[in-house]
Formats: sequence, structure tokens, C-alpha cells
Amino acid sequence: MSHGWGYAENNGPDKWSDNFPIANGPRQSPIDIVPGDASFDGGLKPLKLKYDPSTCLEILNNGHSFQVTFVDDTDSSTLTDGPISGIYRLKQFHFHWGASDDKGSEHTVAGTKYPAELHLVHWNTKYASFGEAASQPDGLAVVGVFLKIGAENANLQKVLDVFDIIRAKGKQTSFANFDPTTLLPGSLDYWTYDGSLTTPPLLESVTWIVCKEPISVSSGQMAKFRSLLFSAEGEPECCMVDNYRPPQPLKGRAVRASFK
Ligand SMILES: COc1ccc(C)cc1NC(=O)Nc1ccc2c(c1)[B-](O)(O)OC2
Ligand SMILES: [Zn+2]
Repeated sequence: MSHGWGYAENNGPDKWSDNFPIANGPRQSPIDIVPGDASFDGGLKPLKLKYDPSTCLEILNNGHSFQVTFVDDTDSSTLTDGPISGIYRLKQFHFHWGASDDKGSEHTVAGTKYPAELHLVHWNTKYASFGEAASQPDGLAVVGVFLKIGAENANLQKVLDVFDIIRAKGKQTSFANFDPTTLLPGSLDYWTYDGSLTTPPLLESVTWIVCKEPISVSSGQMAKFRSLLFSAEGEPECCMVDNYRPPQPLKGRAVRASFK
């Protein structure tokens, strides 16, 4: 019985290519973003994010991260403009983080790791569903936001406050009326490049949109992230930490900047 993928020595990122050969593909994520190598593209539009808090549905621990899921059967919560064309619907957001404040983000900036990274996942409505979109080269658009140690983030705290209910893998609870806009930085300047999911099945279907400006998180709040478990109830407890994939080869891809 092959064990599921994870982030441990025996099932972590270095082993994923055993079951997901695309792990060595031409457009894998995350990457190290080198600002000096990114080319300013004046044709890139500002991001247009329109989120309706009433589409927020639930929060769950899926054993790899926790995710907040949204109702995506209408265009109530969407991403348009930016580097994409058409309408992409918000499906979920989740985070990646480290065992300590010196690591945790998936993308890095000139080698700098942030303690965590937020991913807001959207799918192209030219396809019938998230699942179909996820297998298409222009199927997904993910907005990445870095978290930097600083002041306590009151908006983020609303998410952390339900962690005791979803501590173990498989636990979920309703989570209503949350506005993900409150987790965005003041500036929506971004870098963009063609990439992939950063977790199996590592599908090469993501237009990555990584915000230059981080949002704040306190050290105490980061400790709360680390109180979650990879393990299910009744299993030996395994803290959910270091659930990030390291940067992957750029393989000739261009990284564009929406700002000078
Ligand atoms: C078992 O998981 C699946 C099964 C079937 C399908 C179609 C998709 C998935 N997974 C998936 O979407 N992950 C996923 C989706 C979006 C993002 C990431 C992971 B990330 O890179 O971490 O940030 C953006
Ligand atoms: Zn992610």
C-alpha cells in the first residue's frame, strides 16, 4: 500500500516524482522570484478581486493544510483582469508555513523565505468546474500573499479562532461571512508567471500572481498555525509544520512585474 504524499522524509517533496512524474515538468511551482530578473510589463492590468463574504462556506483540515472553501456556483466571488482574461471564480484559500519563523513560504524573493504564504485559488469559468479547470494550462489563477512577522493581524485572527475545532486531519466546521479581501495587502503590485499546483497532483494549470507586499502576522499567531495536526484523531499526534514545497527550476520561464 503506497503511503499518501506529505512533507515528511519518506513522502515529502523529494519523493513526489515517484507517483507524480510531472514534479520534474517544465512549469513547476513554487519558484524563487528574483526581482532584478523580472520584466516590467506595462500591459498588465491591476488585479480586480470582487469577493462576496456570503459565499464563504466552511473551514477544514485536509491533512496538508487548512482551507476555507467558498460556494462557487455563481460569479459572486471572482478574480478578473491582472494577467488573466475572462472570469475566474474563488474556490478556496489556504496557507503554507514553517516550524519556525525563518521559513514557511513556498515562493521566495531573492532567496528570502517568509514565515507563511497565503494562496487564494480561482478557476477559469470557461471550464465547467474546478476539477476540469485544474487540468487545463489556463485553468487556475492563484493569488499568493506573503506573511511577515509584525503586528497581530486581527482579520487573520478570525480564522485562527476556529483552529481548536479543526485541529486534526479530516475535521471541518462551518465558517460563514468571512471576507478574504481583509487578508490582502494595501498594494496589489504583483509578479506573475506560468506554473503549477505546489502539491500533488502538481498539475501545470496555474497562472501565479504573487503580491510584492506582505501582510503582517504576529509570532504568537504563527504558533497557532503550528498547533494544527497533520494526523487524524486517534493517530499519534504530528504537528502541521513545514508544509511547503521548496522552489523549483525556472526552466526558461519569464517572470513579469506589474510595477516598476
Ligand atoms: C488531491 O488534490 C486534488 C485532487 C483533484 C484536483 C482536481 C485537484 C487537487 N488538488 C488541488 O487542487 N490542490 C491545489 C489547488 C490549488 C493550489 C494548490 C493546491 B497550491 O499550489 O498549494 O496552491 C494553489
Ligand atoms: Zn498552496
